[in-house]
Amino acid sequence: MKQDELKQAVARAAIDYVPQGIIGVGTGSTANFFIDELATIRGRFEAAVASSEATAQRLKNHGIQVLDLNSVGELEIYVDGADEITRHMHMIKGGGGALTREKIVAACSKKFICLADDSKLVEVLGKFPLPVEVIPMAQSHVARELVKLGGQPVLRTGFTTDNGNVILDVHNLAITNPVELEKQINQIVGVVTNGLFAQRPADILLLGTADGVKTMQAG
Ligand SMILES: O=C[C@H](O)[C@H](O)[C@H](O)COP(=O)(O)O
Repeated sequence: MKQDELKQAVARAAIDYVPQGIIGVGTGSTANFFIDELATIRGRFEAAVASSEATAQRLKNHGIQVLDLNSVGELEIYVDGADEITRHMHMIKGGGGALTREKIVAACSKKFICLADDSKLVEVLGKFPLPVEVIPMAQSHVARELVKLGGQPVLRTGFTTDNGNVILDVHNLAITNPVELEKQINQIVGVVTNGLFAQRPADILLLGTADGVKTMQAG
């Protein structure tokens, strides 16, 4: 099965989790499939909160109302993809550069439902370079600190986040303790946040495989 077909299958499966109220919606190609599925059930839920400008635009294009996070209470669910995910539901996210807003919307949601094709399921995180969102003037400082942690930071050239910042993609990190590393990187002055979602892992993983969609939880 092609990767896009797997993404579409998990996006369709996620519709079963959509509550009547307001949904947090992630960013990326898998989230886009989910948005397109949401469009088919418009009217069965109230509105959405978007984790990026791109997602907000796609939702609006489908006629789905997009609300400001500050105007709503806690969300029932947040649905998003990942670049890598482990059986413990720890993730690397931010391949599309939306990590900070994604982390914020996820933090405001009771349940994180991760959608992924089976190429994203890994034993240990870190083959995918870890995105770190950085205030532009702190770029060199943060890069030096990331080298001290054993990584090789590479500036994502020509890319600015929705928040006006830059991304350093950190290669070759040995991510043996994702919870600690997430905290450690976030303590570097100038870092907005990093793409490790370990302190707040996913609750449910809908994994697209050639044998169908598997539902997994932390274990
Ligand atoms: O910033 C982007 C997000 O974290 C995405 O959820 C992640 O990169 C996965 O994207 P895709 O579904 O396109 O593989």
